[in-house]
Amino acid sequence: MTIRFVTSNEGKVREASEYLTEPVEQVNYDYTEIQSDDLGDIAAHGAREAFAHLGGEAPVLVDDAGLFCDAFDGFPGPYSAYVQDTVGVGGVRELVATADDDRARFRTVLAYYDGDEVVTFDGAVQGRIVDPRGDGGFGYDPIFEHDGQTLAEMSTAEKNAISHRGRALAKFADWLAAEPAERKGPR
Ligand SMILES: O=c1nc[nH]c2c1ncn2[C@H]1C[C@H](O)[C@@H](COP(=O)(O)OP(=O)(O)OP(=O)(O)O)O1
Repeated sequence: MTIRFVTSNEGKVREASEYLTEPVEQVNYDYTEIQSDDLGDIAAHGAREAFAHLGGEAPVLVDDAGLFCDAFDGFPGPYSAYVQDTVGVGGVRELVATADDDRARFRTVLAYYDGDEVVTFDGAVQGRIVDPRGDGGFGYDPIFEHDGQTLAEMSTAEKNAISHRGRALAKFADWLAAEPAERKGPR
């Protein structure tokens, strides 16, 4: 069955479409992002609300992601979209350059809901905040370096192989492939 990926972010859809065998359709619906430190809570709440609002039978998928900088105890974390829109990716790079710790981690939680129960899948990748390099990807990809390459210097497949979203998609794909009776959540 087609999975309705509820997001305004085409980059997320590109990565999910490349990973999953099921067809993925992008649906633009601005679900409420609840205020929480927990990406899983935000994504699960969004998936329930989107499914109820959109109607129909097809399952929905919501992805809530964030960049967590060690120097600032995880900032911007769940507020990464707001921070990208305000201080910008360059602003985050400058901010981290003022600290003596450039380590960061990208995290994402996928929430899948088919009207039965919400199931969540998380993924994380470790990296460093660097001066921007590369034209691929989206968002913070140019300033997030993993193993010597920024995420923006990688192809979609290369990014999926190591990224937060790729790891979450791998868990999700395994779960989807399992017999429904064996499915259990959350992950
Ligand atoms: O793989 C990624 N590589 C680089 N940057 C990324 C990635 N994944 C999310 N991002 C950015 C986009 C946004 O600034 C924030 C997450 O915000 P987040 O609310 O999850 O996404 P969003 O507002 O772009 O789209 P939507 O909520 O419609 O799915 O981190």
